[in-house]
Amino acid sequence: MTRSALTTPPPGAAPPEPLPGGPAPGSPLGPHYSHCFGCGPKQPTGLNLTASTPDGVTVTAEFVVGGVHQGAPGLAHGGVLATAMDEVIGMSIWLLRRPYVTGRLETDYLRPVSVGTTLHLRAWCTGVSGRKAYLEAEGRIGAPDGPVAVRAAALFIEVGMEHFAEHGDADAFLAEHHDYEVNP
Ligand SMILES: CCCCCCCCCCCCCCCC(=O)SCCNC(=O)CCNC(=O)[C@H](O)C(C)(C)COP(=O)(O)OP(=O)(O)OC[C@H]1O[C@@H](n2cnc3c(N)ncnc32)[C@H](O)[C@@H]1OP(=O)(O)O
Repeated sequence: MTRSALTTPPPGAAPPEPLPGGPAPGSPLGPHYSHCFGCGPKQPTGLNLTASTPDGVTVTAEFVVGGVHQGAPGLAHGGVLATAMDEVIGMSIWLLRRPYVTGRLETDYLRPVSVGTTLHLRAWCTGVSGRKAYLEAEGRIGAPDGPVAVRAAALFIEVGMEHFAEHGDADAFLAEHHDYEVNP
């Protein structure tokens, strides 16, 4: 794929190890926030992605493209597909249970995606260097080994809790994550 230098890990950036005590391989991942547009079950107009991790560092999910996701008639909107990429990538770095935000997201659209398609999504981290995490994702049509329709590469930046407290609603998140520790 056409990945830029900005989303390519520098030499020496190692992929993360599974977090001790983190989700067991094969276990489903709940939503990180019930109102999240990507994964929140209380977000009726969202993507409602449900995901699992096969190994503690990779995330897989299925996204059924519906009529509400159209751009051209009968075809998925590219921005919606980018959102799905952003979400599974965000889920994969959230496996580390440290707060990151998307800094840069690059997306390649390789095949049109029809309404009714089940996209099989997968995301993984290629390296962490300081506050920067380098991640990739892909969406395959119809099966985990189906043809690739969309690929993405991203740079996520680790932030402190003050990012959410200052700019968002940290209390709303913490209300659903009583076990979350700021400095575990
Ligand atoms: C209570 C809640 C708990 C936690 C809850 C977690 C929930 C788990 C979520 C999982 C699922 C979510 C999935 C969706 C994830 C989103 O959608 S996040 C929302 C979208 N993103 C945003 O809103 C981010 C907006 N941007 C910002 O806030 C700030 O620009 C940033 C990204 C924090 C960076 O600002 P900064 O902290 O001042 O850092 P800065 O010094 O500018 O940059 C640091 C380094 O990154 C580089 N960099 C920064 N931006 C870029 C860029 N765009 N391109 C290239 N390089 C960049 C800088 O060049 C710098 O590099 P070095 O000089 O160190 O080599």
